[in-house]
Amino acid sequence: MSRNIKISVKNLDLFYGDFQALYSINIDLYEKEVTALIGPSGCGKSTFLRTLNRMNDLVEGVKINGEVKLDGQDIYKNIDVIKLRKRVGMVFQKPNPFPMSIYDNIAYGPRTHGIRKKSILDEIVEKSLRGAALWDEVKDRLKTNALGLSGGQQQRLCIARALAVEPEVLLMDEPTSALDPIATSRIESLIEELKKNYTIVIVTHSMQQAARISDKTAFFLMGELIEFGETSTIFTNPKDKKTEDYITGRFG
Ligand SMILES: Nc1ncnc2c1ncn2[C@@H]1O[C@H](COP(=O)(O)OP(=O)(O)OP(=O)(O)O)[C@@H](O)[C@H]1O
Repeated sequence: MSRNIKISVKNLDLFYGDFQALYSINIDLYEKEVTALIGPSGCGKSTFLRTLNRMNDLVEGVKINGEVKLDGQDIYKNIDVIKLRKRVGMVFQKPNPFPMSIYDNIAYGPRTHGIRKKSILDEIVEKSLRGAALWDEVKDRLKTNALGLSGGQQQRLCIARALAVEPEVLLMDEPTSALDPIATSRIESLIEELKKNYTIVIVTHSMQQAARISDKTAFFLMGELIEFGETSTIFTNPKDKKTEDYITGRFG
């Protein structure tokens, strides 16, 4: 099936001060697909992920050249970063619920965007928790502190929190690396489900995970995008020797 390009990246360089972390990255990310970013530690996966909703802007001394377009609009030019982050949500490696109730965690974003009416917030909370496959487990304890949830539940809560502001793209930075295999498998099924409605970009250290859940895979090495394509091709018939060495476990 041919899909639309959701995010288009052209000649993207990123510098932390004098250190260049990304070299001329060119990649198109397609709507309602899961794109996995793989590569050895320090190759720039997280850095690249964070360029997609301008999270690197928060780091001092960062310089970016090139272009990142979301639905054709350059996100580094004349754009409201708050609105951008509403459209491009993020889930981090370590679940990071706010120290408040489950309900308030989810309602936080919508409230920030001006929604005050309780009936609407109730609806958003339920819809988001259902979307993150957590509703049934927490519906009777919405007013209890989110920090009392298990790690896997906390991560689904963070996904629900991201969904609550109705994003179009979800960025996930190793979302299962702090979770046990059962919780990991639940998040993976959830990602399968979420891609029906969202464009997903996920950093993962697990090649098995990339192979299981992604449509496309991008292999990074020392700040360069070495190869990008259909996940099945990358894992069975990579074009570049370096990709082959990595996926067969010869380095990294
Ligand atoms: N805030 C920062 N300031 C300076 N250098 C940084 C910063 N963040 C990352 N780097 C450097 O940029 C390079 C890429 O880091 P990044 O975290 O993007 O890699 P990664 O592939 O996600 O690694 P990992 O898999 O270990 O998380 C590394 O050399 C790292 O040390």
